Amino acid sequence: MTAPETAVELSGVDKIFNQGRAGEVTALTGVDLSIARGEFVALIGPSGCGKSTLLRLVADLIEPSSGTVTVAGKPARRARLDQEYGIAFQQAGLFEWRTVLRNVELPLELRGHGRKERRARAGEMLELVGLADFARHYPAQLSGGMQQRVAIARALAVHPPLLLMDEPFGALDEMTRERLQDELLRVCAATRTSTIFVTHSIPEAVYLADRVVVMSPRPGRITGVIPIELGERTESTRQSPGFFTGITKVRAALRGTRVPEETVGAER
Ligand SMILES: Nc1ncnc2c1ncn2[C@@H]1O[C@H](COP(=O)(O)OP(=O)(O)OP(=O)(O)O)[C@@H](O)[C@H]1O
Repeated sequence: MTAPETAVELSGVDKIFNQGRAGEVTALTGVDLSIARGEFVALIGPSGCGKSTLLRLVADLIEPSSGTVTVAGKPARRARLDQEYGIAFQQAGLFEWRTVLRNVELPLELRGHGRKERRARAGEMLELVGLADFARHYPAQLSGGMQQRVAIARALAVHPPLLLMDEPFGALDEMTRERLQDELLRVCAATRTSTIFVTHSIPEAVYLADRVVVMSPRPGRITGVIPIELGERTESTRQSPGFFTGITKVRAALRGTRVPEETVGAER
């Protein structure tokens, strides 16, 4: 069976917390978003605009109040049961008493994979994020950036078609963050993973994404979608005119200024 070309589809999605009760909050309203297989989408917007809520809906950690969420062509619930996605959040969330290798093995263990296969797959993932030499270490022996890489390796260990990331690099210094951005892009390209990546950083969104989805709060909704066509990211990408144009456009969209239609990076 071939995998569906659409990785994620949100259609007419509203999310109201505490509906009909005190403290009712409309976290999301009228959200339509379609993400293609292998596409990298960054979600950006001010605090409280519903970015995490959107991610949690896709992960089926919460249910929409109305509308539908489809992942890999199936209802979000089915996709969760089939482990169609991996999750990495700001806190790496590693188990301190397990070695790095055994942390990465965990989702495979939960899926019932045999020991030999788990070892091989986890080793391969650690290789991918450049941590093969740290397999026997414990999380406390690693830096914050290394722990994040372990979390990414763990999220990718089941070879999920979709990766959900909520500010995974938020707590890291700028240099580590830029290195991990490159590693993430390399890993996603190598594994053809689709990604939804929540960030507060405009340059990070522009550098990583094929499309930047801009959201605004009260009620949370999508107010702009900016395609980024910077081609393969290299050393010079962060200094390129297209990169700065992208940043300007995302900033304008966040401020609610109208964004010209043409694609970022296409002008030269
Ligand atoms: N479990 C919940 N119960 C009630 N309200 C909630 C719940 N989760 C989120 N909200 C509300 O929904 C809105 C969107 O929250 P969400 O965490 O999705 O925003 P966000 O864009 O991710 O914010 P941040 O950038 O600060 O992480 C906020 O007003 C928040 O208070």
